[in-house]
Amino acid sequence: MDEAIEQLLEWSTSIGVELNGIHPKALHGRGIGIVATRHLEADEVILKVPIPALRTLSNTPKDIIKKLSGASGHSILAVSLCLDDGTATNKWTPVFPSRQDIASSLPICWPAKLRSLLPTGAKTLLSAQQEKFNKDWAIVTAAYPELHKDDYLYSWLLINTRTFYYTDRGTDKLPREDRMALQPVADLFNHTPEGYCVANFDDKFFTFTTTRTHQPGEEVFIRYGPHANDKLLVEYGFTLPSSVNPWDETCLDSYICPSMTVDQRDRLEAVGFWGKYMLDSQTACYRTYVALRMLYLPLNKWQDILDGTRDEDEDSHIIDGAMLKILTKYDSDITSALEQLGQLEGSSVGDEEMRGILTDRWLQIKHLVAQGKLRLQS
Ligand SMILES: C[S@@+](CC[C@H](N)C(=O)[O-])C[C@H]1O[C@@H](n2cnc3c(N)ncnc32)[C@H](O)[C@@H]1O
Repeated sequence: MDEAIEQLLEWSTSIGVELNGIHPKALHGRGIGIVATRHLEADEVILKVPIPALRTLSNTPKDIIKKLSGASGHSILAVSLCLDDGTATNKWTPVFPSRQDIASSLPICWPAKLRSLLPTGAKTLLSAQQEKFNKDWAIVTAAYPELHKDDYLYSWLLINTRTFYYTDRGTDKLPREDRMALQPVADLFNHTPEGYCVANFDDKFFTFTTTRTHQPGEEVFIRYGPHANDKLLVEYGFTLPSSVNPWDETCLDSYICPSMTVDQRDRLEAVGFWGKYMLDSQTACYRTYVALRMLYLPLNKWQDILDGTRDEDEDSHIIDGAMLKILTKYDSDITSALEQLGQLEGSSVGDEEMRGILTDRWLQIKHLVAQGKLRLQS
């Protein structure tokens, strides 16, 4: 890998990429990342990538764009990567994660049994991702019947996990999600929720700047977004310990929605409070409380609290009791999911990495639920 990194740097320097006080390095459990090679101050520009070095829709071969008329920007970049004979990227792609890395880490590639053991929030994200992929693939396979689905999926996932939001005159009319760009070296930054470098672009460069000091050897991160672990898992193939990810949360829909009558659901939908009931490390969201009040209070009280004419604390003992029951049931379901995963240990269902990632995710959720229960019991 060291040789591939050196070749990437030699090539990227030749096309104008400037590194300042940083170097890519293979890191345990995180593929390649970027580390400081000296003390870095806050507000230092550590990487500049010239705009022509980016792979965007604007410099994708026109014949591909023409053949894929109506396809998403994501799928056009993926096809272009798939069809690349290496002339543009032969110094770049050797540092990409292997097919095996991608297949082990991203749930879309996991066997159905493991996907069925994902938490609800991750399942919802995964089915949206699968739908997006299927839609893209239908257009791509019609235009390029010779492409293999597995090759395309690999490229599609590389684009999904490695691109930056970027817009220029060629893409500024496109929907936001189509304004994607792959950029060498910058695609090696790993994600952290806090203490990250910021990325900006103008018409000449993509520029990465520190926001705090770094010691020599310390990893330098960017932030992919304020993402909970279900999102990081489905879109990027990793999760962070609960203590490190303040954005983590878990979805309570499967414990609340099925108990609603059609009328209750209609009423919640009418006020925009149907579904997306989330629990984070501090509290359950406001939506959750609106839904629980619908389930456990008379309708007039529910309406009064919503209108602000009744103090919500008056009924908090009922709602807290209901919440505790939900979290207790969730906790026992987590234990059973972990037991099922334990029984798969050493089996041929998926590989150790997949099962490990999934186990970690359930343990993080167990922690969120335990914190929630503790708050209610104290
Ligand atoms: C933009 S790439 C970053 C470079 C990547 N590590 C590599 O080797 O090419 C995004 C991928 O890096 C990995 N990654 C990013 N941040 C991570 C983190 N904090 N912990 C573990 N893996 C991370 C995930 O596999 C993710 O899909």
